[in-house]
Amino acid sequence: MNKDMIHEQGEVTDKLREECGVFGIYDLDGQDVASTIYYGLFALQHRGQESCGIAVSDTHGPKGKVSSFKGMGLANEVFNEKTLESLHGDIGVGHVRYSTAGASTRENAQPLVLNYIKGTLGLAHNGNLINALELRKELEYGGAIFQTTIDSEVIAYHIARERVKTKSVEEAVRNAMKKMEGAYSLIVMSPRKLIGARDPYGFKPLCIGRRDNSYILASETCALDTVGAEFVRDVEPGELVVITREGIVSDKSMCLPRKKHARCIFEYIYFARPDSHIDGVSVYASRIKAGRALAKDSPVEADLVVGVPESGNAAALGYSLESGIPYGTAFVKNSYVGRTFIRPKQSSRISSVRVKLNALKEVVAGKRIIMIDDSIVRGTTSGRIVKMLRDAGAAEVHMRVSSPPFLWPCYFGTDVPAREQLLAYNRTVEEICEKIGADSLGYLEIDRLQELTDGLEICRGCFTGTYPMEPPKEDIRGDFEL
Ligand SMILES: O=P(O)(O)OC[C@H]1O[C@H](OP(=O)(O)OP(=O)(O)O)[C@H](O)[C@@H]1O
Ligand SMILES: NC(=O)CC[C@H](N)C(=O)O
Ligand SMILES: [Mg+2]
Repeated sequence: MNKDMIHEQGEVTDKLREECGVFGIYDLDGQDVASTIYYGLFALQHRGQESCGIAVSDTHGPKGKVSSFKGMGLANEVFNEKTLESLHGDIGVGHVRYSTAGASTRENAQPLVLNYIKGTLGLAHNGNLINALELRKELEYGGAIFQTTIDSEVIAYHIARERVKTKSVEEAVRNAMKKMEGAYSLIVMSPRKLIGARDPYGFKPLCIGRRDNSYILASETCALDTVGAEFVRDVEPGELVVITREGIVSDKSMCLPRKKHARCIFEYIYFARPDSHIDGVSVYASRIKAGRALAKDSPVEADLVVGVPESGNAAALGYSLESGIPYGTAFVKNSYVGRTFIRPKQSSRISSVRVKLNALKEVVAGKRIIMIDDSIVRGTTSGRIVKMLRDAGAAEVHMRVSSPPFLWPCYFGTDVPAREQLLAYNRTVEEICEKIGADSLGYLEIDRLQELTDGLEICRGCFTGTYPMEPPKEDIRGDFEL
């Protein structure tokens, strides 16, 4: 089901635009890896809260013996000590999911585990294929039976099919990659190998880490820090790395390089944790830069700069540093609002935003406030917190947004609501300002985006409507209906 349909009209939606997170590890000393994967997923939880899972393989045991466990919810809701202890294996892969293709159900949770000619295959995918429907139809007309409705199974199936013809699983992954269009950062586990692959545009992040005699693949470097691993390097766009008992290998002839890349700019603006580095760029530093640029392009006289927790905070600090206006904390966030958060009914006097955030009256009363958030999507958050600041006694509320207006759908892994639901769609900045009830409103200039990533090539399709590849004509977000 499209998520838009399950959001109550007019109510704030909890976590609108997440990603998926992937984590894989091979312990060459033969130790069990499930608990490390669990902590890796815990560090990547911000990327997806719908479901999660772990699959491990014992490289010393019978070939293809994979144990796995997955379920709906957060990592600490799905796993406990008993389940983790039951997962024996020195090689493994984990996933936290926010669905972009296929419903949010247990069957669609990842990693996917498939039995095929060479044993068992585990797969974790972050991203969205734009030609999954075509590929799937092609396979189904050839007799294939699918167990899930996600694009990721199409990838797994292609790898399995290619494997019949190739000498190694990495060749099969490479051949499957040639057929796939769109965004994918993948971790593939075969009984004795762990493979990391990134699409040639580099939409989604994937990095390599090392801890003693273990090699790790993870969506973000914050997960490496959490498990005590050191960062080795990022997997390059179009690259395929193979971890075996002999160590890690990246064979240039196996890669699918592209001259032009299209890294997702929203990773830097919102998705990733600020303590992560993606492709050599600090997420925190890019948010500070966004805030500084915003202060230059959209100055306003005020007494205090505040961020909207969580992801607006770093940009607010940047705005304050550039403008010289003091930085303060205006909101207290309840840290216990998780996925299981029950949204209050529209008729109730309890507001979702107030359950999550509360204003610090003693900080804001009588002040002219500049409130910074990283993005406005539907505008529900902004409208309500502008009011919250006014109710707490703010003299003026000026909203500044550290990204340009969100105007277009994303086909590469971000679940953006339909255009009509985007606050900026068909509205001028003045009209948006009026809608959210602020005294003034300013967005980051589109040309500033390139500065945020130190010149790395980016995809900014959600702001411009110009995509690095031809977007699909049909809706690719829901379940496959064949
Ligand atoms: O315009 P809206 O439709 O209200 O959506 C925009 C808000 O959603 C995101 O925050 P979110 O609450 O998802 O998470 P965060 O705590 O990580 O900032 C984003 O940072 C904005 O604050
Ligand atoms: N957000 C993601 O990366 C989702 C991966 C995959 N398309 C799924 O729906 O499960
Ligand atoms: Mg936010």
